[in-house]
Amino acid sequence: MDTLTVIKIGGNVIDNPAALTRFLTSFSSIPGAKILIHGGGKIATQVAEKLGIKTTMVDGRRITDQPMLDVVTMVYGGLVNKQIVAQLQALDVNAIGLTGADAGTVLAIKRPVKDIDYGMVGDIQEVDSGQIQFFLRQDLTPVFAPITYSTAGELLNTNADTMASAIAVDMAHHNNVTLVYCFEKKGVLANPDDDDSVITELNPALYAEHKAAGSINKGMIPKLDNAFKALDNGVAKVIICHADEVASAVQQGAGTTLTK
Ligand SMILES: Nc1ncnc2c1ncn2[C@@H]1O[C@H](COP(=O)(O)OP(=O)(O)O)[C@@H](O)[C@H]1O
Ligand SMILES: CC(=O)N[C@@H](CCC(=O)OP(=O)(O)O)C(=O)O
Repeated sequence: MDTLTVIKIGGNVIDNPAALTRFLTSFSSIPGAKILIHGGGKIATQVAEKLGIKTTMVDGRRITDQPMLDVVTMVYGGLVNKQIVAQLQALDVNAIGLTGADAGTVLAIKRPVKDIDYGMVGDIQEVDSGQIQFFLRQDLTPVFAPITYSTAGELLNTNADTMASAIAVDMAHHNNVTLVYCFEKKGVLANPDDDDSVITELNPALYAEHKAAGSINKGMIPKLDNAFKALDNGVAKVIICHADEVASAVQQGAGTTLTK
């Protein structure tokens, strides 16, 4: 099986042009086939505010009414995606920018209303890994924005961590997949106030302990839930690391590695 690196980059890095360029430079140096999934939640919130549209997040997920869907489609599928693709081209990576609607790569269903109506938020149903393989065989590097589509022809807003996990799991049918979540800290921290307290190996029991103690909280909880799900469903390796360290994390090891 060929190796494949699936990398997710988060909104705090994308929001910082110098940090984004450092990340993309490191990303471009990783040998072999790779896929990038980007977030951009912070920029979407800023653009929405400029347009007088209020942001509401519930459990780390954006309530997405039609005006907000227009904003996230423009910001993730347009601005952020194309800026990343252009920078990768300049770094000699032949990137192709995609949403999940493009080439039918990531199909979702509008999240059913239970206690909360999330609006136009998508839960992923199917990844067309054969189609993604086709891009990789053309030596293209797919760069996914966190937008999916439904059989009804809707665009849907989908959390980027979840999208990365779902793509990695489906690609694991064809490849030996390493999934890397990159953000602005050195890894999962034992003490969120101490940037050097990186947990080098995290298993589900240790995760549960830190969660109960409150030392793993907020956005790190859904990120780790997605990360462990990938590990349980065929992804060979999952790493959480600083965006600057992505190449060394993949090649030598850095940040936090998840274990079963
Ligand atoms: N133990 C922890 N170690 C590292 N980060 C943590 C921890 N607990 C909570 N966090 C928070 O989780 C955030 C990452 O989740 P999130 O904001 O969803 O990231 P991204 O947008 O990059 O995907 C970090 O910025 C940090 O504030
Ligand atoms: C449904 C939902 O919440 N979608 C996310 C998609 C972007 C994202 O996940 O961006 P980060 O990785 O930068 O947080 C949102 O709109 O915020």
